[in-house]
Amino acid sequence: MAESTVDHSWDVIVIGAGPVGENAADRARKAGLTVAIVEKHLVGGECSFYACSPSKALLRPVLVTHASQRVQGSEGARVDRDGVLARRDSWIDNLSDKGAVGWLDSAGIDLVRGTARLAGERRVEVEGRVYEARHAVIVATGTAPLVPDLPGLRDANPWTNRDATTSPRVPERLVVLGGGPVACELAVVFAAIGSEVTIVEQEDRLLGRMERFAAEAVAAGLREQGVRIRTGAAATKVTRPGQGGEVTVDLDNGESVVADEILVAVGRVPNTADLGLDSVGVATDEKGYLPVTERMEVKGAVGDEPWLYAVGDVNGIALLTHMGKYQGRACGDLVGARATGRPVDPASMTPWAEGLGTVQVVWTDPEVAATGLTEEQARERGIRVRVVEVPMDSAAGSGLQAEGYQGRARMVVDEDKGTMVGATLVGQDVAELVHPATVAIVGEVPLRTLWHAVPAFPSMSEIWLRLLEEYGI
Ligand SMILES: Cc1cc2nc3c(=O)[nH]c(=O)nc-3n(C[C@H](O)[C@H](O)[C@H](O)COP(=O)(O)OP(=O)(O)OC[C@H]3O[C@@H](n4cnc5c(N)ncnc54)[C@H](O)[C@@H]3O)c2cc1C
Ligand SMILES: NC(=O)c1ccc[n+]([C@@H]2O[C@H](COP(=O)([O-])OP(=O)(O)OC[C@H]3O[C@@H](n4cnc5c(N)ncnc54)[C@H](O)[C@@H]3O)[C@@H](O)[C@H]2O)c1
Repeated sequence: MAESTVDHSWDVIVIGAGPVGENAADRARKAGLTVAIVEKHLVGGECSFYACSPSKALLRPVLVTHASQRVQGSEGARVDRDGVLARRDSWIDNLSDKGAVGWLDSAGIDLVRGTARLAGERRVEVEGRVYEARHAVIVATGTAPLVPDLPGLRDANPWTNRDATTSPRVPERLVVLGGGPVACELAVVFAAIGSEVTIVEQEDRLLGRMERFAAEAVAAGLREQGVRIRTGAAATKVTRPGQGGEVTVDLDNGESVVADEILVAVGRVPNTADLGLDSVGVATDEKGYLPVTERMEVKGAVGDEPWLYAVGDVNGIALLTHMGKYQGRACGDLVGARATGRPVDPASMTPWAEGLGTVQVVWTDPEVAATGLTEEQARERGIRVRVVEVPMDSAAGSGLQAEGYQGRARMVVDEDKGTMVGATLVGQDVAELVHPATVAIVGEVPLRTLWHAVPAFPSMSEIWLRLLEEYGI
């Protein structure tokens, strides 16, 4: 493409202003490069407006109410439906991205509004204008909800995460397709604010990527909260005769579920269609994700030097904000170093810790906080594994946190190295307990050294001491 056709040039162009694109852009800018970020909808992305932030804003009042009801002397808290929805509206700023745009401005990152496509090496086209990236293009376009090809489903105009996290309406009966984190978290919310919720999951369990005992505890909690769970049941047909009217989901076991709204939460599809990948010689994998090297360089891109990168959900490595942001930071630093001729430091400019497994918290009641590898993943990697488990109430702090505290902690140990490679905690308020385990895993801290990291009494952190004692230290 001739230089004269270029409308503007920056050192770096980031496509997609979700949390991951923002982080990559920020690090490249901090390296002294000029940076533009292209966004077709809201700066802040799916995470800020339709996913992490609204779902957690909705969940917090519910979880804190449940928690207070478990503490003698503080009974009487109740969920205020309108207050819950108002808190959500405030967190998503009524779908205004003014705050995030202000941040881009303060960070010195230029915003280009519109839908971007690649248009050859180092070229990005946005609504008919062609821009040049002198050094790098970073794709951070994220994912969209997957709506499967189920007879009648699309015609039923189902809710996706976008509707469920922004709706001012609370359906009387809600059927949720899928039993992953989206389904479980939103089931907690809607059950608490007045819906009769049914989850339909085709596998024999919820939360398929987590330890089975954790999924079972979440299922038991959901049932206690009034949620009906149909596992091992695949939907075969959806019928909704009137727009917005009653919806019926037929299952392959002959049963059917009738509801007033249907939420589809069966996973994601990457936003890579119509991204102009042909123009740069790139093919996606069979699910549509962008294949990348360990340095987030898109495989197969034309050109002699690396210039095209993909970070966050769109590369399919880990569909989690924090893991994507980690990739984004490393990628922004790498692009900055390469562009300015500074040495490339693999220890900080490669997101190598992903290889140790991801950390994830699911904010159900009970919560699940997991880091590193599950027992199964560790065995699959050929690690000589020992699994240690203790009840959460073996830490005195748990009993003080809630009367009759229920929960379980599991540590997965690499017996050859004498280090922790994974941990899963299930129980109320475990989300903030998991980070020390991530530090121990990433730092490969020997269990014998961890024994000297003394947890305060009577905190729930003593669970780490109980696990080490159970191991035999
Ligand atoms: C209901 C729900 C709850 C979740 N909760 C959590 C949680 O608690 N913790 C967690 O870690 N993860 C959570 N996730 C996952 C998390 O939302 C994603 O991992 C995260 O949003 C990925 O960030 P991203 O920047 O890669 O993509 P996104 O947030 O999807 O942002 C991509 C951006 O790119 C823009 N874009 C796309 N194509 C183009 C184009 N061609 N041109 C210009 N712009 C474009 C989009 O408009 C969007 O703004 C949740 C997901 C869901 C659905
Ligand atoms: N707290 C968090 O960290 C958090 C919260 C929400 C979402 N997320 C992330 O967002 C991503 C998307 O989450 P998700 O829950 O949509 O997807 P998921 O892939 O994690 O789970 C989808 C579930 O739907 C089931 N399923 C698939 N097709 C089905 C069908 N036709 N009928 C019934 N069940 C079906 C699958 O077996 C699976 O259990 C995940 O990677 C998740 O980790 C994270």
